[in-house]
Amino acid sequence: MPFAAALLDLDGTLLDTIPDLADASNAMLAELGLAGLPQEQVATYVGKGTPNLVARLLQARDTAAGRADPEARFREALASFQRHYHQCNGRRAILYPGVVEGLQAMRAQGMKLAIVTNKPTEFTLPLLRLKGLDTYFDQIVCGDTCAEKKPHPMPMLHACKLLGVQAAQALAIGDSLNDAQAARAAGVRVLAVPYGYNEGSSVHDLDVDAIVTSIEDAARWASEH
Ligand SMILES: O=C(O)COP(=O)(O)O
Ligand SMILES: [Mg+2]
Repeated sequence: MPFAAALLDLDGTLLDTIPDLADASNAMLAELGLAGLPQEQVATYVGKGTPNLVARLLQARDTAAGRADPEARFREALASFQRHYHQCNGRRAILYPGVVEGLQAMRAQGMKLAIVTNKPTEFTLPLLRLKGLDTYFDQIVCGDTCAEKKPHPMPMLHACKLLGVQAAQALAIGDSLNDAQAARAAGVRVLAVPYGYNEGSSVHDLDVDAIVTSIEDAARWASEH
């Protein structure tokens, strides 16, 4: 039976968002009086959502022992990151090659399309609009849509329900262990792209059905399975 739907990850799969995420990260660190981090290091902290990214940035830089109120420090850092990311979100982000072709091909194959991202809604919707991707998707599930984020299966299952398809008829496409684990736990088949951010690990170690070179290649794989 052909796939009825594709569940697409956003950061590291459709868009290279690291330049903007690194700019916002370093603006936040500077505001807190902390040294910046190279883009490649920030990339290894992306994948489990914005609060997790901020917590890892603080862990890397905010070593002041015995800080009186670490919770207040975290809230300050998160608010600063959010303010800066709203300013630079989409400014330097670029579409990976084959994304538009792949989305068009999947639509032409009759597949429904959903975004399943850990990025919060407040950043996801303007980013999709800015990059001209908003018209391709029937549903958008963000990091704050469900009670749990990927690697929990809940966002994948929620997307299937919104699309009106069974998990077994859906195909997830992502760049990280968060996508692979969420899909496996949801009973959704899953492809990985090798060009994204897998928290610093190789995609070749992921439990996925195949590694594809692009979204266009994923559309081809879907039409053949
Ligand atoms: O916001 C993140 O941490 C990652 O987002 P993604 O799920 O689209 O890769
Ligand atoms: Mg990703």
